[in-house]
Amino acid sequence: AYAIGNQAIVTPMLAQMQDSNIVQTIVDMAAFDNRYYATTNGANASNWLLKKWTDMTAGRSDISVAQFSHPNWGQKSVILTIKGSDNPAEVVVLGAHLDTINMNGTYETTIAPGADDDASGIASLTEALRVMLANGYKPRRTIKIIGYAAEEVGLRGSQEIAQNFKDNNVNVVGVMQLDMTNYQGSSSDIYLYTDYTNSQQNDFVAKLISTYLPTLSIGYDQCGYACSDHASWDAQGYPTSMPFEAAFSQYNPYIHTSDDTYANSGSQAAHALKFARLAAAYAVELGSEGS
Ligand SMILES: N[C@H](Cc1ccc(I)cc1)C(=O)NO
Ligand SMILES: [Zn+2]
Ligand SMILES: [Zn+2]
Repeated sequence: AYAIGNQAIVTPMLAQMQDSNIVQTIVDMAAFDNRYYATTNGANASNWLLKKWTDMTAGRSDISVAQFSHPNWGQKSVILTIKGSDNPAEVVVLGAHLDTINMNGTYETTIAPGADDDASGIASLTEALRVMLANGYKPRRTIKIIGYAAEEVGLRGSQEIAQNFKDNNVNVVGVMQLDMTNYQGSSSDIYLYTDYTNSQQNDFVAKLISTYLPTLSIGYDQCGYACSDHASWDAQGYPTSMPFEAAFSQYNPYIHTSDDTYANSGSQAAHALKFARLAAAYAVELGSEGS
């Protein structure tokens, strides 16, 4: 368990990853007035992500992309599935949320770009996906990449998905949540959160960083509450980790406002690239395990 032994696959992938691709995804998502769970823009943002991931994965018969409908609101979650080759019953989940919110209230045309919260997480995962595809990587376990709806209104999309997986006895061996990856508010590079997560998996994630991203420094912190979608999976007893952009007291001050823009993340994605690389290493190392 938690073996690191796929350097020949992972190391070249990490070298191919580019912040320019992450920038493009952030800018495209932030172009919606908002991505609120209950607006037309919010529903359209889900459809946009469905199309993006579908177009990227065309030609791979082992990959499917589908929306997960939530009965009580319009915005759908998006779930990409790479079916495992010989150990498909064991499932690795990587997630970020696609919705946004404005703290002053969010209506059809309210501006809530969510460049950092959480287009950065979707963009980091999308770049990890791109290099896995470019290298023709086929995992032994199933890998699911999820864009959650309705995180901002109580982790509601991930709660329904995690409950559904539990009800269907899905054997999720690990979950990584990326919520805010691009605002470098603190001195360390990656902060591993220790509440609502699994300490053994956190140790594995720290080892992935020291193995594959040895120049990066690691910090630890706590939210003190269920601060993102990993808590939905933790509540179902699945092991989770949440690598985060900064220490709790120093995260992006612009979130949940019209000022959560790419410019206010420093007009760069070098910070998000660290998380994209970590996500790729996590997906390949966990995904390559046989039964
Ligand atoms: N509450 C969270 C913001 C947030 C997420 C993680 C941490 I650590 C601190 C703060 C949110 O708005 N997620 O979308
Ligand atoms: Zn938020
Ligand atoms: Zn968020």
